[in-house]
Amino acid sequence: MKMRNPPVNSLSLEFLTELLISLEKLENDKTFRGIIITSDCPGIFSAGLDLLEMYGRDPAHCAEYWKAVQELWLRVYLSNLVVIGAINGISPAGGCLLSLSCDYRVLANNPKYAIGLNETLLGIIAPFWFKDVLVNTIGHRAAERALQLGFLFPPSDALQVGIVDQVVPEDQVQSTARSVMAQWLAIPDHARQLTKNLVRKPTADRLLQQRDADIQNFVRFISRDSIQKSLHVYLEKLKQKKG
Ligand SMILES: CCCCC/C=C\C/C=C\C/C=C/C(=O)SCCNC(=O)CCNC(=O)[C@H](O)C(C)(C)COP(=O)(O)OP(=O)(O)OC[C@H]1O[C@@H](n2cnc3c(N)ncnc32)[C@H](O)[C@@H]1OP(=O)(O)O
Repeated sequence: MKMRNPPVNSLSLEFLTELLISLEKLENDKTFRGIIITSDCPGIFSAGLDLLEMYGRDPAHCAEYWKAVQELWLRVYLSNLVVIGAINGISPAGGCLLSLSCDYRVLANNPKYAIGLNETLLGIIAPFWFKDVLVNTIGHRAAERALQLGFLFPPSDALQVGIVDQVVPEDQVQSTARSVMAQWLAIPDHARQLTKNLVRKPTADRLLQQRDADIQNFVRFISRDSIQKSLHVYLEKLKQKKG
């Protein structure tokens, strides 16, 4: 699955909906046993959640958006398919969550391709289920530092901390992802799927048990004047970077 939402594969409501529909189709087609998620935008896996879906929007829109974010995460995280991330670009915040929700992550060895939950740098916070997935992946201590400081790990650090499973030369990302897929597909589906569910269900259940409350918390938080100001400043910084 090649993500194509130029210029930066930001996860807008429309793009999330497209991804959800595509995933659902693949899940329902029994001829598919695995997917490799990668990007069609040069140098960018995904710029994460679309800031314009959270900035200057009314509460109803923010609630609809957050529901779609939850939905995509649950679908990828709990997918019965083998999901491999072929991460061929930078993947901050929501892009990192998407990567972390794969069963295996292969990152291209380019110092620009940083990965991490950088929410604090935007003046916002990573929701508890983003945090849970990071803690599950790199452990409590590494996650508490990474989250507070908004670390974006370059490939060598990403491998060391375990946020990705493999770092390979850029031209080998897709072929490596395909070899990894072959290894994973050698395992009988039912045994692998039940095991995946056993490991991941408690984390997903934490959100499933309070989805509506999570939406309300998000809407309340994102609608605060101080948070809207932080988003404004961050968006202005992105604009000014262009010069
Ligand atoms: C108590 C209860 C709490 C509940 C929880 C509450 C809140 C938390 C909520 C959400 C969590 C947030 C998750 C996220 O994912 S936030 C997004 C994080 N993403 C980033 O920080 C990346 C920002 N982008 C960049 O750093 C760069 O754009 C890039 C990806 C490195 C690419 O750089 P490049 O130089 O190639 O491109 P530009 O910077 O010029 O960008 C082109 C164009 O795209 C716009 N853009 C970039 N990123 C985003 C984005 N994430 N959303 C929307 N738009 C984006 C950028 O502004 C440019 O637009 P322009 O119009 O100027 O062309």
